[in-house]
Amino acid sequence: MSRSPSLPDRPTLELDPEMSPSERLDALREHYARLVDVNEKLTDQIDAARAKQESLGEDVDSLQRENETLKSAARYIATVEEVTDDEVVLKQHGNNQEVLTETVPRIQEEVEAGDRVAINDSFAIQSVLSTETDARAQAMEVDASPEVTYEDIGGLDEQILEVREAVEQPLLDPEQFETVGVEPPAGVLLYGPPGTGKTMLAKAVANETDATFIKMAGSELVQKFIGEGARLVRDLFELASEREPAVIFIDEIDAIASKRTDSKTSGDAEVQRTMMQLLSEMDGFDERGEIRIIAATNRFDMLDRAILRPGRFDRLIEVPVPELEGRKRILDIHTESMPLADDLDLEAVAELADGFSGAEIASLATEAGMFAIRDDRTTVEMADFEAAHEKIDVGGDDGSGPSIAFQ
Ligand SMILES: Nc1ncnc2c1ncn2[C@@H]1O[C@H](COP(=O)(O)OP(=O)(O)OP(=O)(O)O)[C@@H](O)[C@H]1O
Repeated sequence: MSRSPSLPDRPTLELDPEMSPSERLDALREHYARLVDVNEKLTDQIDAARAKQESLGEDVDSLQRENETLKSAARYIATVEEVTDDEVVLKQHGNNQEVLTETVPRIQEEVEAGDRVAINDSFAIQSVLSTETDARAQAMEVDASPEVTYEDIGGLDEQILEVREAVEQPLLDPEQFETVGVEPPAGVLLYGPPGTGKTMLAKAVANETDATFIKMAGSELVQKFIGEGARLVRDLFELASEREPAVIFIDEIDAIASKRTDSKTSGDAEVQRTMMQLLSEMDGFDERGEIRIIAATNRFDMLDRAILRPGRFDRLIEVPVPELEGRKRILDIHTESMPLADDLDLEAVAELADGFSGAEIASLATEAGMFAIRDDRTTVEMADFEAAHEKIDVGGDDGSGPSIAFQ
């Protein structure tokens, strides 16, 4: 910055008492001339300062306007690919376009490759996204201590045993597997119709092993977070290793691991990349420590067999719609806190619920309760369950139950 010119000294008047009147007059005239000179200089300086102030004021206005525009302008999300001395390579989400952009030093120090940032129309980085606003946070459900227990799950005793063996044991007692010299299953795949308790099983095992439950839905990866699937899968495993012991639960895995189709659309390529990332994460799994992976699907027939190879999802557990005994148990669980009429026969309700999934039995109980409330009663009767059954009607007109084909 240029320094402002120094102020002229104030002239001093020195009058000698010995001076004659004419000498005094001359001295006074000289002093007056010096004062006029200083005054002129100061006036010039004031004018210059005013002009400068005006020009600075214009700069401030223009910066303020720019700031407002930056704040209100549309912002896009991009991922930092590379950071050089004064430039950053960005990849925009959505169109995957790569751009090279200059940054101010403050941002330059803040960003590193892999960060997600908000950019404006001119690709200038506005801010670095925090984890909260990050898609990573939106794409994953993280539960440090899920509340579901095995006792909350009805009709799946065999499946619970298998899950305990394949997921719980390796987490709680990895040495046992080493001593016996067997590899625990790398991943467990739960398959069966919707609402049969697959998510509950994964949550219960996380609860039992004091592990963090981290869920990601395959369908969201391909529908909501387009262009980010592979990265989010990488983030998923990274987060799990930060939080171990952890149970990773990938719901609707068919969305990212379905059989290859012939079409070569960019959407397919993106899904392929996401699946390849998942496979490579699983293949490098040995060093990962206390992390177990569970996936779920209700489209087993659609799955790409590559994910079922040894070292990947190599333990398959079928979770079917419950049989009569299971339905009875699920009804017990979901009516536990309901005041039931003395003569209500839950066995008969379980028979009525033929073809119902666990989720449908849960809503059958809730609906029956609603009918009792509507009727201003405090106990739930058989007629309520019958009315609820009619309302839910899972199988459509023919009453044949959900018609999903399984292998
Ligand atoms: N076996 C079961 N025992 C008790 N409740 C169950 C059972 N299965 C399902 N439910 C009830 O249904 C709800 C949904 O179940 P869950 O999310 O585990 O099903 P899912 O198989 O993961 O379904 P989806 O395939 O649709 O993700 C549970 O919160 C629970 O209330």
